[in-house]
Amino acid sequence: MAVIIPAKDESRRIAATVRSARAIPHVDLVLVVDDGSEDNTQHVAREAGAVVVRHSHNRGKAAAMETGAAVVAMRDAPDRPPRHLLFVDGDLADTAVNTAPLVPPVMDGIADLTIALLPPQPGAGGRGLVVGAARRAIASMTGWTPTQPLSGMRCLTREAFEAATPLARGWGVEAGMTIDLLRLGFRVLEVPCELRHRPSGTDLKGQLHRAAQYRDVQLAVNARRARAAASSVRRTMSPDPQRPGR
Ligand SMILES: O=c1ccn([C@@H]2O[C@H](COP(=O)(O)OP(=O)(O)O)[C@@H](O)[C@H]2O)c(=O)[nH]1
Ligand SMILES: O=C(O)[C@@H](COP(=O)(O)O)O[C@H]1O[C@H](CO)[C@@H](O)[C@H](O)[C@H]1O
Repeated sequence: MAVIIPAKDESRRIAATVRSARAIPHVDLVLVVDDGSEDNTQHVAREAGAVVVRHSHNRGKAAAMETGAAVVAMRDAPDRPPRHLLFVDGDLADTAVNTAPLVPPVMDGIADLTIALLPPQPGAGGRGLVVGAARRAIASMTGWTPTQPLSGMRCLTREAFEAATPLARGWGVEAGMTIDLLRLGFRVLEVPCELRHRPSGTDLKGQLHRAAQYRDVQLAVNARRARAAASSVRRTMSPDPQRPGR
């Protein structure tokens, strides 16, 4: 099991997050992808015991996740099954170890993707607009209604990760991944985890973050709707000659 931590300017919390992640049972690699930080995230993460790679410029969370998965694949042993991947945000600090309940359902083959359900976060200023839009879009495209559609703490098999790539850009990554995997028949499970992250407040920074989340979720969903429509047109134009009655 590899933990992948996408991190942009997380120098205040990354050491605690890395140390805590290293304590998760079955984890033998903690990889931080420094996504073009302007602070010393990379050095602090390395000192805390992580393997660190770095984007020379900021490319967004989804790109950091793809880089992380590619680096883990390079470090997988050729004669052993590929590691499962556990994505953990860099701001969880000491609570990162509490993503541990995401691991057993994937290791035991009960789920292909597990998603953390977080308790209410003190100081969170969201009004549920982005969360609600993402939830409805996932429900309409898959028939499954997630409780926390934007939750970024996720554990999945290598096979599921490959099926979900290329990932939706930026903050659309979670909604896009859930839609893609469910539509391909992978099994998804939400698991409660006692996590604390740095919530977005009601200040300008928080509202700008939500606006970017909303934009990226809409882009991810629209691309998937377009793809689904195109494949249904293709099916209509070239019906399967083997189908009975034709
Ligand atoms: O361009 C970015 C922005 C964020 N992050 C990382 O992605 C994770 C989730 O970001 P954040 O906590 O700001 O978002 P939230 O989960 O609160 O929506 C954190 O580890 C960030 O450091 C990143 O790698 N690249
Ligand atoms: O920024 C926030 O407060 C929300 C998104 O804004 P809304 O509450 O939908 O207006 O998203 C955050 O909270 C979610 C849980 O409710 C988390 O799943 C998201 O990761 C987090 O960004």
